[in-house]
Amino acid sequence: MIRIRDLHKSYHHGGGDVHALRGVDLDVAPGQLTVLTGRSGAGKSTLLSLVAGLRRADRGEIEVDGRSVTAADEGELVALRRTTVGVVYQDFALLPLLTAEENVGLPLRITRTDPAERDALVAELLDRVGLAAHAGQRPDEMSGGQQQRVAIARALAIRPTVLLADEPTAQLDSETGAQVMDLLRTLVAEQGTTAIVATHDPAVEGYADTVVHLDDGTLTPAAVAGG
Ligand SMILES: Nc1ncnc2c1ncn2[C@@H]1O[C@H](COP(=O)(O)OP(=O)(O)OP(=O)(O)O)[C@@H](O)[C@H]1O
Repeated sequence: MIRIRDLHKSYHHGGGDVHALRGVDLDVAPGQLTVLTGRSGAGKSTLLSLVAGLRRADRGEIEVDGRSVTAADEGELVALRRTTVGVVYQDFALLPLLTAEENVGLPLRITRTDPAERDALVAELLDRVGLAAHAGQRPDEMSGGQQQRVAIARALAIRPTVLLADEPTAQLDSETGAQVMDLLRTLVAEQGTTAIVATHDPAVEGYADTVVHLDDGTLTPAAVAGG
């Protein structure tokens, strides 16, 4: 569950301020995928980074599974990212020298998960994203779509209750993007994950339970998709 109330965030640089978010309210329920649309610079990445606790809000509240992100101290934010919130990025953000299975297993090394349990979970996740046969390959030996599926498996390794994806299809052709969104939608429904996907790709809206539109720092409901 994600609950956002009256969220504000400004950036100060050069001669002026950029008021990226001006009072955003949003609720996303477990098992629901919300697609966040808006032009480049509308504040989509800013909103996701605040939910993930990677940046601090100026004002307002964010709760994830009933726990306050906005009131959390740095240690609690680290714990949040290690146990609760999984993030998928547009450029995949895989470590280039590690194989697919090593990339997926990395969050579980950080949390010192028992190695046997880790290996079993990594194998299960790679199988789930259709990459069991590619476990030993490095990112530069895989296609963009395969790399994004590795990144999704890595985000899911901590068994997150919240999944945030920032332009997950931006580097992919339309068919591969559709496969990645199909996979994300299925995983969200199966696992009861609370998901926000930021995109400027209209095709992604078809995978949403709810579409919201960010413009000039405020959020408006855009449409309810059928899929
Ligand atoms: N670290 C920063 N310092 C200063 N300004 C920033 C910073 N990050 C973002 N901004 C500004 O805040 C606004 C919102 O940016 P943000 O990246 O959240 O938008 P976005 O909707 O994700 O855009 P895109 O689709 O291009 O990624 C923009 O005007 C941007 O220039």
